[in-house]
Amino acid sequence: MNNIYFIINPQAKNGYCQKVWSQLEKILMEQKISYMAFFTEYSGHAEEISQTIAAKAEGNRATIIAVGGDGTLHEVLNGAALFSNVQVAFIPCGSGNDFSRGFGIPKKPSQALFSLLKELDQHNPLFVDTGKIVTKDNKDIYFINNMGAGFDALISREVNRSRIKRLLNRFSLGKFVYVYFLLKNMFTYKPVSMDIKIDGRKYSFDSAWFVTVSNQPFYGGGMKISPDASPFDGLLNITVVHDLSRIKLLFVSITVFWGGHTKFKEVTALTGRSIKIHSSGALFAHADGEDIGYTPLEVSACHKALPVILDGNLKEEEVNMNDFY
Ligand SMILES: Nc1ncnc2c1ncn2[C@@H]1O[C@H](COP(=O)(O)OP(=O)(O)OP(=O)(O)O)[C@@H](O)[C@H]1O
Repeated sequence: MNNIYFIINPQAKNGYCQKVWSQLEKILMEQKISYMAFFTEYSGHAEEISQTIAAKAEGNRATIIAVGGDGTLHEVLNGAALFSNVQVAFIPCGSGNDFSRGFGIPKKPSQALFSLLKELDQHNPLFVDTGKIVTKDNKDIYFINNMGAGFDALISREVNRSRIKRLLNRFSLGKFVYVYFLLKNMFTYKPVSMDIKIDGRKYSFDSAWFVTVSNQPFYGGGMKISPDASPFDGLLNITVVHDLSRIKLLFVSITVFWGGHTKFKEVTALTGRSIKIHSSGALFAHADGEDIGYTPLEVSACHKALPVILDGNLKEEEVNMNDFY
């Protein structure tokens, strides 16, 4: 028995997701699909709902479909991460949607639903890697796209709290909100020294702007921060941006949209399975764009830990080819 549950964030992309759900409901009725739908009412609610569904399934197979942005999927993942009977899926209705870019999910929610229903019928889920963060207070947080600490986390924190995001979303320009906050903060942010231990080997940076740990290439609404990252290889891809003047940071930031930043000597790209991040002062940190507190943090790769309903024909090497999403 495979029970289907939708968890919908009606507020994603300024309420666009609520409208999308009305269209999806019609498709589900036409296709005579039986399901249950839950709407989130506050931040963190999707995680609670997902955990309750997973626990109540009592070992029976359950499919939890996140309908919203990357933040909703992040919460669904964190609620279900410890339940091996649960597979997850995603219908993108957020402002950034980096997960759907990196995993070849159709951009249009109705198409994503049709493709999902077909896959549910015809294929088994694909097992993808996730990342696990252990915070200073010993809390486990999972991510599917990426995590980061430093300047990028400050930006995602401000984006999450901003009204400008809502305004830009209204004109379908939501992804430019990151550019706005990058410009706003780049002249005042103070880079710090950072020690990063990767699989036992220590790397020190005197003046680091940020570190990002990626499971797939895209971040921040389509920037190709880690062009070589694959969610199937058991490795996490670490990008450290360091020793850059403010003006050069701006220049390098532009090149992130096509992955050109990796050619700069101030951008260090590494891979590993176990990563410890220490900084000279506590830095803001995010996971999948959601605030998670501060450094120090420990991060590890969980190889093929999460069953996800994806295009069964998706080739592992194709996940970062979705350039013109
Ligand atoms: N009913 C709600 N009211 C307010 N906030 C909510 C509600 N439900 C969920 N949230 C929070 O909204 C935040 C953003 O959600 P989500 O990421 O799904 O959408 P988005 O920001 O539009 O998309 P993206 O992350 O792709 O840019 C999350 O932190 C989530 O916890």
